[in-house]
Amino acid sequence: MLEVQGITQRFGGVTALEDVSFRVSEGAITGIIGPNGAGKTTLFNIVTGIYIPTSGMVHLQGKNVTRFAPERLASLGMVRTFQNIELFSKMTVLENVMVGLHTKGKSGIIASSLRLPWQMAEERRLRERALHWLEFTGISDLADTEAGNLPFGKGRLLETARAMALEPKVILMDEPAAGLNSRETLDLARLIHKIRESGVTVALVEHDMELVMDICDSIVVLNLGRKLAEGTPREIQENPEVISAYLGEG
Ligand SMILES: Nc1ncnc2c1ncn2[C@@H]1O[C@H](COP(=O)(O)OP(=O)(O)OP(=O)(O)O)[C@@H](O)[C@H]1O
Repeated sequence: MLEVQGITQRFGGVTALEDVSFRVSEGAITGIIGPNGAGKTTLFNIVTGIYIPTSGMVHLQGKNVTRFAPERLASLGMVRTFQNIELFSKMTVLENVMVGLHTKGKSGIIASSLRLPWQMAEERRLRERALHWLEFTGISDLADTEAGNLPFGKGRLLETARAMALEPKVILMDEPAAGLNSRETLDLARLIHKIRESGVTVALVEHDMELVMDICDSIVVLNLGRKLAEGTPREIQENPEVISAYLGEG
């Protein structure tokens, strides 16, 4: 589904990634882990079109998407969530999801404010779609709350709802558990399973090792810009090189 081949990324004299290759299989949950500075964020930014790599390629469903911008990747079915949640704080929870849907609908947000009958019908349709994704992520009771007033954990669910509303084939999540308490992390694990069950492939960069080991089918370990290991959670946990990379960290 998603294939990363021989990615190298240099920033001036710093080599953030060196010849990294791996695949994200369709229908799987893939985790990307590694000690601080391993290159996870850089890799994520390359895959999601924020950086163009120094060399190497990214293929999405067989198509070379290496130089594609994030919007173009989204239209091909690849969406992402951010480590620092990016919401419209003055809009309601429902409106935050609807804004994303407007780009998919017939009328733009300005045209729809004219409130012609067909536009109102479309508005209703978008509202229903948006509500569906709030229900999916378990925050429909907060539909009318201003996004800026949401507790952090709910904000993360809203961001996930907004990404899912684009009906992606693959969702990339940047440290989804960062800042969540243990209860919220459990809910997140359930939600990620639910996303996968709905037929969407999931890839995530994550520091929470318990979560990664619990939910991932496959794990890619980066260390000092190189791929150190790739395998099932069990294989990774038993890999001596992985153990020493993590022990060496502190
Ligand atoms: N824009 C940049 N300019 C220069 N160096 C960078 C840039 N971005 C990342 N680096 C360097 O690349 C290396 C990998 O950084 P990256 O942020 O990708 O690691 P990470 O695994 O995401 O780390 P963390 O877990 O701490 O977020 C580091 O040595 C970092 O200093």
